[in-house]
Amino acid sequence: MSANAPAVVPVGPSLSMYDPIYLGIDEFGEPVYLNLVYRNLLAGGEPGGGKSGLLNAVAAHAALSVDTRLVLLDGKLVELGLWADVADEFVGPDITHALTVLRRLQTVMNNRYAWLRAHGRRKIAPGDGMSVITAIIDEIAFYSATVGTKPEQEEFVALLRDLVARGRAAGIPVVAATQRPSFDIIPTSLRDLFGYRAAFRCTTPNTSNIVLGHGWAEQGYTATDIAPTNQGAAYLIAEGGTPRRIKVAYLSDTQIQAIADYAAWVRRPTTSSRLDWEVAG
Ligand SMILES: Nc1ncnc2c1ncn2[C@@H]1O[C@H](COP(=O)(O)OP(=O)(O)OP(=O)(O)O)[C@@H](O)[C@H]1O
Repeated sequence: MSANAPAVVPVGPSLSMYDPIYLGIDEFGEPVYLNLVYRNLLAGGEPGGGKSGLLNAVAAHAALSVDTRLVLLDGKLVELGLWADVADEFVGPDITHALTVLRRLQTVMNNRYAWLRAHGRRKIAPGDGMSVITAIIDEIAFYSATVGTKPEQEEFVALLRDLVARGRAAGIPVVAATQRPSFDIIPTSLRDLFGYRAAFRCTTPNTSNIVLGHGWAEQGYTATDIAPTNQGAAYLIAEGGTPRRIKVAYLSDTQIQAIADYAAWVRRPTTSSRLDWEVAG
């Protein structure tokens, strides 16, 4: 680069949220990928089973995808906290903040549907000039059943359900985890809106079924057979498919920090974007 070149670091091709997301391997050692953008992903299982590992794998891909904005809700602060600097919004244990952010997402979604309708289209596609907005929530029950008043929790559930139901075509996929896979937290009607579902170790066949879908345990696919020491192992089911045993590729804190730092650098405001802003302002 010459001394007079603009202060924009050329970077190699980055990822896109429209690319398959690498999750880990299956029981045959084959790589497992996920096409998340027009779907949603639900992860459920007992505490310590490795759900956050899965969420971090998706967050890493999203962080490295310059066509993607990240919205993170993390009641524990530490599960997704390392991505806070690359997220447009990072919500901690604050239901008021969570509701404000979900309402904004709903407005963006409604605007995108109005745009789609005006253009005679059914879903956002690459090249439309609209970022994918990846919303990641750890843990659903924290906002829907633990903090806040009953009306606030109900509004959270209603907003989440709307986002999961309508967000996909608008380029707003949702990834959500819960360590309480029960009918009150994940009613069937909500569960079925998630095109991908991952059951980490569960204590009963019933809780495994709540994540994967009714009847899978009876057919031999139950996350109760995952050993407690086999963290990161899960059954992953895709809409219309059969559960597949996977092991999530685990990112250590150091690796996440390195990826998040790189992603923050790639995403930093560049000279040209600063000028655009100055002209616009
Ligand atoms: N894919 C994996 N490979 C190896 N070890 C893993 C994997 N996933 C998780 N672990 C180990 O298990 C621990 C707990 O994992 P994690 O925090 O992801 O569980 P969790 O299901 O999100 O728990 P919680 O419900 O409490 O949030 C990690 O700190 C790590 O040591």
